[in-house]
Amino acid sequence: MSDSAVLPGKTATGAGDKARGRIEFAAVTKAYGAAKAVDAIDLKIPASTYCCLLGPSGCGKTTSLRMLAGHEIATSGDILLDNVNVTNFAPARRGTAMMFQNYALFPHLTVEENVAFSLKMKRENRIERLNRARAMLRVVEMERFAKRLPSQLSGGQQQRVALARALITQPSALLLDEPLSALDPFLRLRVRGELRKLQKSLGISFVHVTHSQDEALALADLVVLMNVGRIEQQGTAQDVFSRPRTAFVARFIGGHNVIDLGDKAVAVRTDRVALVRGGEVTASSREATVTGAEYAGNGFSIQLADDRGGDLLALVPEETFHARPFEEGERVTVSWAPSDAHVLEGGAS
Ligand SMILES: Nc1ncnc2c1ncn2[C@@H]1O[C@H](COP(=O)(O)OP(=O)(O)OP(=O)(O)O)[C@@H](O)[C@H]1O
Repeated sequence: MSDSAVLPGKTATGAGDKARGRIEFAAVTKAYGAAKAVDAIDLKIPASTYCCLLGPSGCGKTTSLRMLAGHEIATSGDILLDNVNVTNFAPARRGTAMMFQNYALFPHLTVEENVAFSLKMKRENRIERLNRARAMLRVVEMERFAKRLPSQLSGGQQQRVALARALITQPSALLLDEPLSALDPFLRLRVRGELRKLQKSLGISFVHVTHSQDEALALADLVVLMNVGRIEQQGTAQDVFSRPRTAFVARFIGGHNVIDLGDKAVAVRTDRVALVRGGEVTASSREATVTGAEYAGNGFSIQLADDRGGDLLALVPEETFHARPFEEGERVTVSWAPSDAHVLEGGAS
């Protein structure tokens, strides 16, 4: 996709001028009967931010996105976009655009007609709307497919058209619900990089719902991890990964052991624990039995049953493993540097 995209119709005179998409959720709740799908969330997303809403199924990600889009109305609280309270605005008046999981292209319309569709609804004349659609297709590098029908495109190409169709309304925030889930793993990586570049060059905010930790860590300036309708932790990808606030975050983000030390629980990254045969047991180590070993691409993942009833994982470099593989049933000492043990709020559960 184009590296220096400017939304057609907008002139970018400098990063400061074009940065749009400051979003705020202030004590926003969505209740369905007695159940709260979203429970009093507070969230500030700075302008021109790539934000990923992450979390397990049913945690309230999509409901939050739909409230931002105006497809659901908040039960209480306020939603602001670029300092305007849009809580009760109709979707078309908010300055947001939504790209759906299945792209939802009209099968009987050509690519350019799909992209121009919302302008037709606004009664812009045909020449003007097709010109703008062409310009938008140029941004996503799909101009040469303008006359095709969606059925004549690959999944990745359909996705670009859906992006162009969403962006033609010149939103301050683009909302994406699981945008990569229909793509094969190779294309997913490519499109992921392209989304990120597009967001940076447009200077608007993207809010992207996913349940993939990898996707969120790779893409987001701001990761928002939700759990049962609440925000469990928010921060940069590095923050959330290296300093998980709770055991839930450490487990969900992956790559960590949650170790119950009695008076407190700590998270220790799986690549920061060492395995030794016959080592000494200290406050920062556990005796354990190897229960399995799997090749993990960046090393071997050794599964362990610790003597106090917990499960542990250790990521061991390939050379170390090959020099003397850990066998199932083998007794080892698992140790970590106290500085790598990150204390968790609320214990191990
Ligand atoms: N229209 C509705 N009526 C009643 N309950 C709903 C409605 N929409 C969502 N919910 C409930 O609200 C909770 C949050 O749903 P939501 O779709 O926001 O979750 P999610 O995190 O996006 O999950 P997933 O990853 O599975 O899409 C769920 O328990 C869901 O069953």
